[in-house]
Amino acid sequence: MIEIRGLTKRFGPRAAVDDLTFTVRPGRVTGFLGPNGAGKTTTMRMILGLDAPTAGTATVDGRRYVDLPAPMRTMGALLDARAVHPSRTARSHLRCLARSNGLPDARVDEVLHEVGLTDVAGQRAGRFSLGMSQRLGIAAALLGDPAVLMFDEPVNGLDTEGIRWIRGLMRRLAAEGRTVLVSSHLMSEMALTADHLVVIGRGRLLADRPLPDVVEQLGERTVRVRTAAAPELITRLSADGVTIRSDAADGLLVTGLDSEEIGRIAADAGIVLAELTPQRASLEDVFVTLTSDSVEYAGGVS
Ligand SMILES: Nc1ncnc2c1ncn2[C@@H]1O[C@H](COP(=O)(O)OP(=O)(O)OP(=O)(O)O)[C@@H](O)[C@H]1O
Repeated sequence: MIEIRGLTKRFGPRAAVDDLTFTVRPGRVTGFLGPNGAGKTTTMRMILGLDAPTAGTATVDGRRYVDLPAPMRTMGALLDARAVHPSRTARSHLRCLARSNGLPDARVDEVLHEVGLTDVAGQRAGRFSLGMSQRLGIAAALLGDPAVLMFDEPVNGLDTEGIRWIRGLMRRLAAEGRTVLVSSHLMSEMALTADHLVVIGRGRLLADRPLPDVVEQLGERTVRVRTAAAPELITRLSADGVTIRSDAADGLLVTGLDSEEIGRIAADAGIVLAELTPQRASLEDVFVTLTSDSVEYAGGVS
């Protein structure tokens, strides 16, 4: 379990992470989402003790990472896949890590196999593609067989097969009962991988809830209605908190009333409806709505 309490990091006058509080629980994939510059990497660096918080705490299984007696056995992390000595082979890189953490050499071949790098284990890491480097970074994170795992944008640089593999790995690690925190700036990616979402913008917490609830509770609920008596229906539906727009195909998009209420109002007025369809906001729509005030640079969200 990872517990973040009032975590704050200032760089000069600016808060990169601003009073964040959330808990990452075992047995599920928690997506850590935010636009570029939202503070995800800074938060993860503080969890690992690489940056000191200005205020607040980040603990892993109740202790600060730096106070863990066997850190790699408790928590594995992938932050910067390129942070490997370029002239070391993949195997020697992992062996060094294993030895300095009191882990058996046999684990090295196991994790190389697990991430699909066995055939290139003798090659220099400096020659690896970004995708191969990501796999090596993940192998390092898995080395101590930790119950807590944290990955910063792990699908960056991976091809379609690699992305699918990462998704499967995250799901499996969570199914084994581990705590999995994975960051991304892509809602579409998280929609396929995460069970739970922690969304931040400009360092602040915007949402912390199960993935389906994010759409259910935050998605603007719109109902599409078509009728030959549109002007009359608009008059009947108009009320405080109700918005009605026309769409390109002769329909009306109504927010603020659910389909049952609209159907009842239309029936009471004797208005025949040709269509009455609840519209689901996509996860991407919800993400844009959530973070629209907190995007650091306009156009920076992809
Ligand atoms: N060492 C530093 N010195 C000054 N500012 C920093 C430093 N590290 C991060 N920042 C700033 O803190 C903010 C948050 O950055 P961070 O890298 O944590 O965001 P992020 O959500 O991980 O974004 P990205 O997806 O682009 O990596 C940004 O405005 C960034 O410029």
